[in-house]
Amino acid sequence: MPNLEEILKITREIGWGAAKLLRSYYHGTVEDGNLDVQYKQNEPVTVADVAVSQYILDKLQAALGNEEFGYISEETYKSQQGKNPCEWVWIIDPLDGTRDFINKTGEYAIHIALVQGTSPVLAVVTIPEAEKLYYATKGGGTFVETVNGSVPLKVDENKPIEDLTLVVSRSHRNERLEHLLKNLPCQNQKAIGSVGCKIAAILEQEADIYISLSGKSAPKDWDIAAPELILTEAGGKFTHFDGTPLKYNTGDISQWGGLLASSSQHHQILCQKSAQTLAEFASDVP
Ligand SMILES: Nc1ncnc2c1ncn2[C@@H]1O[C@H](COP(=O)(O)O)[C@@H](OP(=O)(O)O)[C@H]1O
Ligand SMILES: [Mg+2]
Repeated sequence: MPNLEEILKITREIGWGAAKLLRSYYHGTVEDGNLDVQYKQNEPVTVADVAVSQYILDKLQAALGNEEFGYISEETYKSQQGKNPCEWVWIIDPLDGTRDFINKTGEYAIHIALVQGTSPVLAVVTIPEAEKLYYATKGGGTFVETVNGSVPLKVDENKPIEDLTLVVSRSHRNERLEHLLKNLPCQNQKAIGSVGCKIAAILEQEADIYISLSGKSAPKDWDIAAPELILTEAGGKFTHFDGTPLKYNTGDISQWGGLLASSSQHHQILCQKSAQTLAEFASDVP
C-alpha cells in the first residue's frame, strides 16, 4: 500500500479535478447543463452529484485498486449491514450542499475521507467557488491550498464564549434545534450551506461552532468524516454532546443525535449546555 503522503497527493489532485467538473455544472459550461434535479428521501440529487461521484470513484480506484480499500460514496451507497466492514474505506460526498448548489449560493463542497477502522486518517474538503482545498492527515495538521500554494491552519481559541458565532444549516432545522440555539450563551448566528463550508468557516475564523441535531433524518458519514478531520487537525473538536468521538463505517451510515464542532476552548461547556437544554426541552413536551 502507498504511504499516506502519496495517497494525499493523489487525493488532492482528484479534489481539484472534481472541483473543476462540479464548477462546469454550476456555471453551466458543461455540454447539456440541465441539472435534472430528483429527490431521494427528500434530499435533492442532480446529474452533477452523480457525475462527480463517478469521477472520484474512477480516479481513486484507478490509482489505489479495490483490494485494500472499500469505497462508500453518497451516490452509490448500498447498506453494508451484515457484511464485514473493510479496514480501510473511502467515504465520499461528491457534492455536499446540493440544495445550495441548486439555489446558487456558492456554498457547496466536495468531501473525500479515508477512514481506518472507524476514524478518519486523511481528508480533503474542496470548496470550488472559493478555489480552496483543505487537507489533513491524522497527526499531520491541516492545510489550505490555493493557486498560491499551501499554508497551515489553526483555529482561533481565544474568544469569550459570548462572542462566539454559530454556523447553522439553512434547510435542516427543527423545533428542538431552534430551542437549543436560543438557549446557548452565544447568540451570533450565520447560515451557511454544506457541512464542509461550515467547518471551513470555522477554519477561516469566520465562525466558531457548528451544531448538528438529527430529527427524522440524520446527516450521514460522508457529510461529517472529512470535515471532522480538517477541523480536529487544526486544533478544533468535533464530538457527540456527551463528549464521545464520532465513528464511521460502523454498519449504520447515519450520524444520529447531537454533534458539536467547535474551535475547542469552550467545547466541553457548550456540549454540556446543549445536552442539558435538550433534556429540559424533552421533559417540557407533554
Ligand atoms: N438532519 C439531517 N438529515 C439529513 N441530512 C442532513 C441533516 N443535516 C445535514 N444533512 C446533510 O448535510 C449536508 C449539509 O446540509 P445543510 O446545508 O443543511 O447543513 C447535506 O448533504 P447533501 O447536500 O450532500 O445531501 C444534508 O443532506
Ligand atoms: Mg452531504
